[in-house]
Amino acid sequence: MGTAIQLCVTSNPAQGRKCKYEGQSVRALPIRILSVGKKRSRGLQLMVDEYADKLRYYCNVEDAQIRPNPRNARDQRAQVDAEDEAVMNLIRSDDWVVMLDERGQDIESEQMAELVGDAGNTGASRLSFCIGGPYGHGRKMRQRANLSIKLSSLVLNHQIALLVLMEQLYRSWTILKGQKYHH
Ligand SMILES: C[S@@+](CC[C@H](N)C(=O)[O-])C[C@H]1O[C@@H](n2cnc3c(N)ncnc32)[C@H](O)[C@@H]1O
Repeated sequence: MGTAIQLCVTSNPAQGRKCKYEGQSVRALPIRILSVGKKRSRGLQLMVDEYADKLRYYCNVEDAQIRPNPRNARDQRAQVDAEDEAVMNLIRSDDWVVMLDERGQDIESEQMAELVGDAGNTGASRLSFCIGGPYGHGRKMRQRANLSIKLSSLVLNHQIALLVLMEQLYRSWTILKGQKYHH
């Protein structure tokens, strides 16, 4: 994996968990979410759009979809490789890349907020989150990602992973701004 960021959160039983950037000015990198997946359900899209609109109050947000199995491969390995290539073609060298993976680092919401704040200090021009296809991420993405995180110990459908990610990004910004959403 690329350059790592140490995710640490101050935890004081008297004060609760705190994000190191809370109340400070943070550079708002544009966020792009790349997800491999079939056409979304209408209900899911409505909720994703709702969170994207809330997030746009804080930063630019792009929700990009990549068609699964773009080369109509017959076996799983070839499908993952083709999806891997399609995603990698959309990643720039100055993106800070977070891979969503069921085996990734387990993080708390305050750490997600720190991740968003830290990414603004890396020199990157964009923060990209990647959601894999039905068989997960390929080798190139695993090598390129700056960080791999899990949203749950459960395996989630890619649409559910997207929605949870959106809500956590919105939550992150309310934590960074010290607003009354996260308790
Ligand atoms: C259906 S899942 C693929 C599951 C597959 N077993 C794998 O190894 O990734 C599709 C995508 O949703 C995301 N995803 C699913 N569960 C997740 C979790 N608990 N945490 C973070 N991302 C998850 C990942 O990006 C995954 O590549």
